[in-house]
Amino acid sequence: MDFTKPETVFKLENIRNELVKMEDSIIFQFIERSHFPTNGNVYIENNAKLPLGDFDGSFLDWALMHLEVTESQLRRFESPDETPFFPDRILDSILPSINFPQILAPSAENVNYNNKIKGVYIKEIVPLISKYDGDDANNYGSVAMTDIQCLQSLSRRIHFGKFVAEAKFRSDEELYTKLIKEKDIDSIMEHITNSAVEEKILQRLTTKAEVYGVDPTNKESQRKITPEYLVKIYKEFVIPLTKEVEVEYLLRRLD
Ligand SMILES: O=C(O)C(=O)C[C@]1(C(=O)O)C=C[C@@H](O)C=C1
Repeated sequence: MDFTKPETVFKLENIRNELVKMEDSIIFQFIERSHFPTNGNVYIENNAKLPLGDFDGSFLDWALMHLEVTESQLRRFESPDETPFFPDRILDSILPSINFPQILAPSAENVNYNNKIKGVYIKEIVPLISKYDGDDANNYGSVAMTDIQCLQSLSRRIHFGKFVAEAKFRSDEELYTKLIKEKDIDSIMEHITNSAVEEKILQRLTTKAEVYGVDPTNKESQRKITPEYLVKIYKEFVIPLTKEVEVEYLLRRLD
């Protein structure tokens, strides 16, 4: 898949292959996060234990915002598959623009689920993947950095729903145009859903977690990520959020 060649992007098969590759990044980033406790202090906004001058937010927000400012100057958010958590704070790139062809509808950049993704990650995912529920002040920086890796991978995966939705729209423009004009959210959701594909993803994740989640030379060692939790995270959060992105993108597709 090459964003400078739109014809490679609109093939559902290519998009699904990218989603499969992203599973590995997400699993390995979860494994990195599993070395640390929950460290709730990192997520508390304006936390007296972690003073950040006049910054309004959590330590994680502060680190993520500063990283995004730097990454924006390195052209990260010009790529159509990257969505910033702080769209109001990012800067122009120092590198010359690549001028990607217009692949998605112009309203695509307004579909930004990152606040929701961050909320779900902190509340639902961190407790499942952390080593234990507790605090380790010596690792606040490491935790924030691994959280950022997890969040950026989840964000890319979930916002890939825009490409899936565009491919599906192009495969049956007449049907989707009708449903979009009628704002028939339930029918759009029904048409973008492919339960067999979802089932296959969950089965593959079970196998991957069984293999990647434990030291292969010591099967008795502690599991870093369990199939049960990985499947739960995909089934309850990752896939439903991807579908929400698909529906919202389609609702704005004709704007
Ligand atoms: O592959 C698709 O068709 C998608 O829409 C992506 C996805 C997913 O999140 O993985 C979402 C909805 C479908 O039911 C199946 C899978």
